[in-house]
Amino acid sequence: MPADDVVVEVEGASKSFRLPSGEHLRLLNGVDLTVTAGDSVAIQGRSGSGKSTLLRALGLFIPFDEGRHHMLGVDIRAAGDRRCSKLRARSIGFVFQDFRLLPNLTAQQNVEYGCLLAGLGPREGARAAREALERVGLTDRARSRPAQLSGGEQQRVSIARALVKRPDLVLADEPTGSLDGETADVVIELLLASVADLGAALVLVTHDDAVAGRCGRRVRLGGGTLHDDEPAAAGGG
Ligand SMILES: Nc1ncnc2c1ncn2[C@@H]1O[C@H](COP(=O)(O)OP(=O)(O)OP(=O)(O)O)[C@@H](O)[C@H]1O
Repeated sequence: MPADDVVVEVEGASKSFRLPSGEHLRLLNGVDLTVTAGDSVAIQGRSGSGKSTLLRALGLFIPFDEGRHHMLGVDIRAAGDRRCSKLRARSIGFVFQDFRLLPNLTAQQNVEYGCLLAGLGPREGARAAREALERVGLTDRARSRPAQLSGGEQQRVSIARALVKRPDLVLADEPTGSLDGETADVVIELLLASVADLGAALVLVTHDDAVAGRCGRRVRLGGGTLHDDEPAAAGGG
């Protein structure tokens, strides 16, 4: 029986793709992952190991082929598309390496758009968006468009957009991948603190050991499965 605060539970999950050659690529093969409220989990692994694919499955964009997948008590593999879309819109926030802000909208409007997707009304959405921008320290840039903001500021807007609906799960794919080291530090601290304030769970993919080291747990995807990351031995060897 899972504990009440389990957000995601994946057991023995697999995912294959058919390549243009007709061959099957079994990318995920027996993935086990339990994430509870308040967890922050960094997923690392070689390029092509399937990290983004795993994140897309956790984000309910693609289904696992086999195994158990529950989110907030919902059996995802048995749930229909509508239920999954609703769960995604209400309960999952996304942060991407390339920010994915709408270029013609201001920072405030981009965050309001996050509210609209989650089903908040316009007034409630506008208020929630103002508060979310304040939490990421961008009240004074609310009327700026993405092109008028630095990379770090754009990522802070995208964090506000992801968190404005108070999701249970935040998924971040290389959230600092487009930022310089100092900006990356500020952004990852903000992301971790914002998710912790909400009591949500964070799963992030990163190539950056420093970013992974700030998360509560590090796992490595290799050979289709997740392994707990071994801390590097002092002095090497
Ligand atoms: N829909 C698809 N059809 C066929 N192959 C796919 C599909 N989606 C992903 N793949 C393949 O799966 C492999 C893993 O991709 P994925 O993006 O998950 O890896 P990754 O670990 O996130 O890599 P990186 O660190 O380079 O971003 C790649 O070889 C990719 O081409």
